[in-house]
Amino acid sequence: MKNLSGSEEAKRNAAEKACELVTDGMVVGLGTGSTTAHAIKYLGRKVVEDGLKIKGVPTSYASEALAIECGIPLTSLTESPELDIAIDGADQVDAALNVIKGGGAAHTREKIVSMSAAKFVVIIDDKKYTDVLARSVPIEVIPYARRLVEKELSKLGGKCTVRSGTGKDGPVISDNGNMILDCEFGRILEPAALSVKLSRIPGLVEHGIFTNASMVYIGYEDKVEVRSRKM
Ligand SMILES: O=C(CO)[C@H](O)[C@H](O)COP(=O)(O)O
Repeated sequence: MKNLSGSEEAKRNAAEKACELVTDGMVVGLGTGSTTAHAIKYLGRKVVEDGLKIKGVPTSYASEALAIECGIPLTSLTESPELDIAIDGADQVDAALNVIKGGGAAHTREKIVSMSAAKFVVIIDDKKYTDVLARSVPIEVIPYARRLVEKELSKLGGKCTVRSGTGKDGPVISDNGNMILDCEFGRILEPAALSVKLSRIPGLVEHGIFTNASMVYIGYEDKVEVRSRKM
């Protein structure tokens, strides 16, 4: 489902600028994906070289492994249920800072972590910023409920495909042991309303529409723009 990615430089610029919000003593949600990887590596350097004292809560096996490799001490949501900040990438962000996530199939844990944080900071490159969300929405589904979920999504106008793996035949299985559907809704003019409808479907574990971003850092090759949610 990954595409539309900008340059590594643009991703790195957004990630490193957002990391300036992280200070001593913070518990930090660590998202998943190639943009967040720049943030994890940057924070790791700050921990190892400058003695920054933070603890990270990873959102996937991948970000856990990278954080350990980079020297970031980890904690869990059980031990640290209230995070100071969560930093994470996204697949698309609209002008009102609604977000589609889940290109890496990690959106369930990412949403839990982002909702546990006082501040949810999204980092993207410029190619992902748009007026209106119009990408397929990743949907994590308990395999037992797949047919019901597909039927309910189709009633909402969605067209679903089961996400297939690479390096493995058959469906992608999430870190939680579930399947991922990618569901096309065309232009999503009312993301918050769609989010509520999706959340009501039994067996649908979590969907990739996030309406809780506090700030979005948009990276370009030579600058970073910061947008804050209007309260
Ligand atoms: O939501 C995500 C993973 O579930 C990622 O944050 C999103 O797919 C962006 O990834 P990348 O920075 O590699 O483009």
